[in-house]
Amino acid sequence: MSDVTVSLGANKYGKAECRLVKITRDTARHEIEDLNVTSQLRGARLVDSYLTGDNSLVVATDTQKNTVYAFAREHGVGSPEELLLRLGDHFVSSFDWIEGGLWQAEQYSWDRILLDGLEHDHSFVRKGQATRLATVQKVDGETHVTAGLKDLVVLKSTGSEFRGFPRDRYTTLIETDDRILATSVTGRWRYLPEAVEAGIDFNALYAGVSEVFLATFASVHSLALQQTQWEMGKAAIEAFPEIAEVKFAMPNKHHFLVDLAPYGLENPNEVFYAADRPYGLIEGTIVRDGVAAAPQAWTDVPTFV
Ligand SMILES: O=c1[nH]c(=O)c2[nH]c(=O)[nH]c2[nH]1
Repeated sequence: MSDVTVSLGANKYGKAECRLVKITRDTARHEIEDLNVTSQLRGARLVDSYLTGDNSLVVATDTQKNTVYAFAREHGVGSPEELLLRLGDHFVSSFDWIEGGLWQAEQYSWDRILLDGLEHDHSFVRKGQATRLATVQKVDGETHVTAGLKDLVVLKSTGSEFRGFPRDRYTTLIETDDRILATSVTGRWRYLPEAVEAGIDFNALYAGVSEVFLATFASVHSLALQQTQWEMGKAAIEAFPEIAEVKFAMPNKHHFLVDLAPYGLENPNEVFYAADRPYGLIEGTIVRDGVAAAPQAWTDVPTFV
């Protein structure tokens, strides 16, 4: 007989990636909300579903999925954060053994197709810009809301340098005072619990933070992607009192100047090779001074740092 013993560690379960498209069609001018929603539940008493296959407390993942669609019909979406808060409250209040969970959403944006210069009522084209992110975390009786974005691809063709780094026998990188800076921003920010309690216009905040990120990227003269990232997070926290902290992951999408000398040509920062890998990976958290840290808000949230 083996004397090895094992026990069950952290767990949660639910339905991942419920693709939800909600059309609001009260008038001829339709509205579209396009989301990818994941619902997962936690609770100490769920342990038996893992250990013995006792399903008596398992709110089926199929039920969780159905609830997502039913809630879209019954309550609308409004914002991904509000949808997730409704789902979280529902599961925790309807089933007394469900202690918490993690609800996540991505939202894809659409523009109206222009027809003869006019916005079409019910034909849309997917926006190439960022995917919106939202999470609601319920843990230990507390509710945490984060918002964010991913795949916000930005580039500046000047106004970026990288100099002054240490050199050793393996360093070949040439210092530059004029390079391309490009990245695909993943950023998530946590709302102060008291601001969530008081009521947040999540859609307005999302638009505002996205705008601040872009404006800061454009206006800051970059000494390194690290410094640009810091300035972006700092600007968002300064602009919006609802935000407690911002986390970023930014790949440095390197653009290497192509040597055109073999063809008898100069290359005054005009022709670049856009490498896809390897890439620098710059991650950081920017925190408002004086706010309580909330590591639980980030449990199992797929990010970084
Ligand atoms: O903005 C940058 N940060 C770095 O840390 C780094 N390292 C590197 O090789 N290039 C760059 N660029």
